[in-house]
This record gives sequence, structure tokens and C-alpha cells, in this order.
Amino acid sequence: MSAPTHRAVILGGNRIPFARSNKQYAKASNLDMLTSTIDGLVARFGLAGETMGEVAGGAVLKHSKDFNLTREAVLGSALSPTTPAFDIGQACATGLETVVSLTNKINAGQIESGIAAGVDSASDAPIVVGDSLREILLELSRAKTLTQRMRIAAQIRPAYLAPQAPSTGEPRTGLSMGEHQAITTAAWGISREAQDELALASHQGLARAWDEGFFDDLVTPYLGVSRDTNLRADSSLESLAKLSPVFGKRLPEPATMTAGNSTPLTDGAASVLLGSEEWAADHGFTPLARIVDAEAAAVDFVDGAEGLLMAPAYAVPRLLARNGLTFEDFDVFEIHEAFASTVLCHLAAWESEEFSREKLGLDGPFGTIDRTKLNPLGSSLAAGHPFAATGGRIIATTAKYLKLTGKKRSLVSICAAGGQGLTAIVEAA
Ligand SMILES: CC(=O)SCCNC(=O)CCNC(=O)[C@H](O)C(C)(C)COP(=O)(O)OP(=O)(O)OC[C@H]1O[C@@H](n2cnc3c(N)ncnc32)[C@H](O)[C@@H]1OP(=O)(O)O
Repeated sequence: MSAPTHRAVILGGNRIPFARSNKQYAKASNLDMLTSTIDGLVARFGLAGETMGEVAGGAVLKHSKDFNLTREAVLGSALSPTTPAFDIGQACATGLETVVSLTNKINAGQIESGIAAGVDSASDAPIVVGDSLREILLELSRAKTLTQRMRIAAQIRPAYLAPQAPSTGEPRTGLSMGEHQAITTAAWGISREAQDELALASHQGLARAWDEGFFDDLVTPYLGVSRDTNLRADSSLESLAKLSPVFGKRLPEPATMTAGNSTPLTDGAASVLLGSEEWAADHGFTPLARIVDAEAAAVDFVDGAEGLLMAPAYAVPRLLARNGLTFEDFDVFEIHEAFASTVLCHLAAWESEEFSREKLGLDGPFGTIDRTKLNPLGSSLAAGHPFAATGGRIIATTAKYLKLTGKKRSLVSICAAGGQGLTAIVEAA
């Protein structure tokens, strides 16, 4: 018998249809949705009762009680309770980070199988109280007598009761993701028309994929929802052009970002099954693809020197250089559409002689992506973006796409809050 190679392969995925926040899944918790997507995957692959190597998951918006949300999901799932699980936090790149983490563990021989997952619910976002009330409540929980409790409770002032609403604001700048991106969009001169065209292509690609049954073995209906609810199959440039700008109204340049060319706040969960080649063969599973390499980057956005969501513009060139590849070597580009303009800014950076020379240290432009290969099955603008679930959606989609079409290589790129980005090369197995 030959020595185990521990080469990790992607075997399939499962997600629930993504839904716009505060609608169909308004009463579902992160735990409900994460458990459901894992159970759907377990059912599809007949893994009930099995002890998996490890399950990695995460959510960007977590309640403080969710100190190991993924472990709780495993305990509530059909997997054996002896399956270990852990949470990862990498903002919008969390889902991809779980895939990379488990791939590395399998490749290292630490585990033979795993489920990478992610979930987010803007409907079930945690509400936090201010520091003044929090300190009083903590003191109250330590009080031993009624007199102590009454003395401490008397310190509470009506103003302390105002909750701190969750937001997509960057802690260091106070600006929302959309406001940051509006600045970057203007800096790169991305037009409203180009953003709307990308948004339309996303809806058309996703609608086509749904109609062709592509998601039949990747999505399990949930709470009466059987398709991504943000998808507008009848979207048009005319309807997109009518939408009013939502971000960047205070910028000197005309605001160009709208609800149509920005991802909506979304609820959803996604999961990916990974295993070593040996584990897959033992279970009779057909490998779809594998993660060949991954690269993270971070940018200094706080002083405005770089756009908040521009880290992939740096990660991708490093990743490709390390693997001796250029854009011509890829059949598919899966670039997370945080906003249409985010993708367009990345493309513009790679095509820019100035950016490539000054920021990437190259002799000329890094390269141009063949737009017919960009997000062929739509992406986050159409599907929605439940933050930590997006990576799993993209990996499962592109792995199946490679297998189905006989194509060889996909580039996955996800920007994240905090000025970070995570990218990966996926190859057909
Ligand atoms: C790393 C990262 O990923 S960063 C990204 C993180 N994510 C975010 O920051 C979320 C960004 N998105 C948002 O904050 C919100 O979705 C916003 C501000 C863009 C829009 O919010 P809302 O105004 O509540 O959106 P809403 O769903 O009501 O849409 C506004 C209008 O646009 C319309 N609309 C939205 N999309 C489309 C479309 N594709 N085509 C036509 N009309 C559309 C809606 O029907 C609605 O019309 P109505 O007012 O007549 O009902």
C-alpha cells in the first residue's frame, strides 16, 4: 500500500437559499441556519452518525453566548457528537478561511475529513448595551445581597438604556463599508454604468444557473425558501439606472453606488465537504477540486492611503507569482462582489501601469481578466452576502463548475473588513 498523500479535495457543498435580511429568516438564529446547512450536507453525503476530523465555521455577527457556535451546531446536527469543531473569524473572508484551514490540516495529515462552514444573519444581529450600563450590570451580577443590588441598580440612568445598534462601520474610521468603497470608487473613476452592468451580469448569471438546475445538489430549501430571494431574474440596466445613490453623497464627485450595485444585507449559511483523497475513496465520493494555494493581504486604509477593500489587489499578484501563473492560466475568476465597484477597482488596479509599478513593484500592468470568465454563475450582488457564508458558497460553486465543465483552474478572491483580503487557487481534481 502506498503512503497516504493527505491531499485534501473538495467533495461538495450545501447551503440554504440566501434571503434578504428581516424577511423569511428573521426568526432564525445563526445556530439554526448553521446547523441546517451542516445537516443538509450530512444528509446528502450519508454522513449521519459519523465522527468527522473537524468542523470549522464562523459568523461575523455573533452573540456573546456563541463562544463556539460551530461546536454547538455540530452538537445539534446529525454528526456524531465526538466530532470536534471550532470557530474562525476573518470578517467576510471567514468562509474561505475555514476551507483553507481545514485543507491545510488535511494536507498536514492532522485530520482526514472536515466540514468548512459559515453563517450570518443581519436579522439576528446582536444588540450591545453601552459601557456604562454594561459595567453596572456586571457589578449587579456579582452583588450578594438585596441592599447591594438596589444600590447598584439605582445608578442606572435612562440614557444608559439606549442600545448600540450593529453596523457595518469600520471601528477605526467610523465609516461604513459602503462609504469607504464610495471613496475608492471615486478615486478609481469607476462609472455608474460599469457598476450597473456588472450587477446585471451577476443577476443574469445566477438566474441562468438556477434555471439550469446547477444548484440542485448544492442548495437545500429552508423555511419555505427554495431560491435566493435577492435574485432578480428580470433585472435590467433601465431599472438599475433609476435607483438613487446610497453611499458617497457627501463626496465631491457624483455618487454612483446604489442598492442595485451593492450587496444587500443578507441571511444565510453555507458549508463545504473536504476530505483527503484516501478518505474520499473509502467513502465512494468523487473529488471535484482542490485548493492549491492561498494568500492573504492587508492594506493600510486608516489614513486613507489605500482603499478599505483593496487588499485582494495585492494578494492575487503575490499568489500567482508564487505559483508561476498569470491570468491567462485561469478558466474562471470568482471575485466576491461586496459592491460592483469593488470588483471593478480590483480589475482597474491590475490593469493600471502606475499601480502595478508603484504598489506591486512590477515593470508594467499586472494583467487583464477576460470578463467572460468573471463570476459566470453570478456572485454576491445577485445571491446576497451573508458575510461568513459567502466563502463556502463560492468554493462549492466553483468546485462544481470546474467538474461540470471540464475546466481546470479557478481564482477565488474575497475582500474583507479591516482592510484585508483572502485569495485562493482552486484546481479541478
Ligand atoms: C467585504 C464586504 O463584503 S463589504 C460589504 C458588506 N455589506 C454591506 O456593507 C451591505 C451594504 N448594503 C446596504 O447597506 C444596503 O443594502 C443598502 C444601503 C445598499 C440598500 O439598503 P436599502 O435602501 O434598505 O435597500 P432596499 O432593499 O430597500 O432597496 C432600495 C430600492 O432599490 C431597489 N432595488 C434593489 N436592488 C435592485 C435591483 N437589482 N434592480 C432594481 N431595483 C433594485 C429595491 O426594490 C428598493 O426599491 P423600493 O424602494 O422601490 O422598494
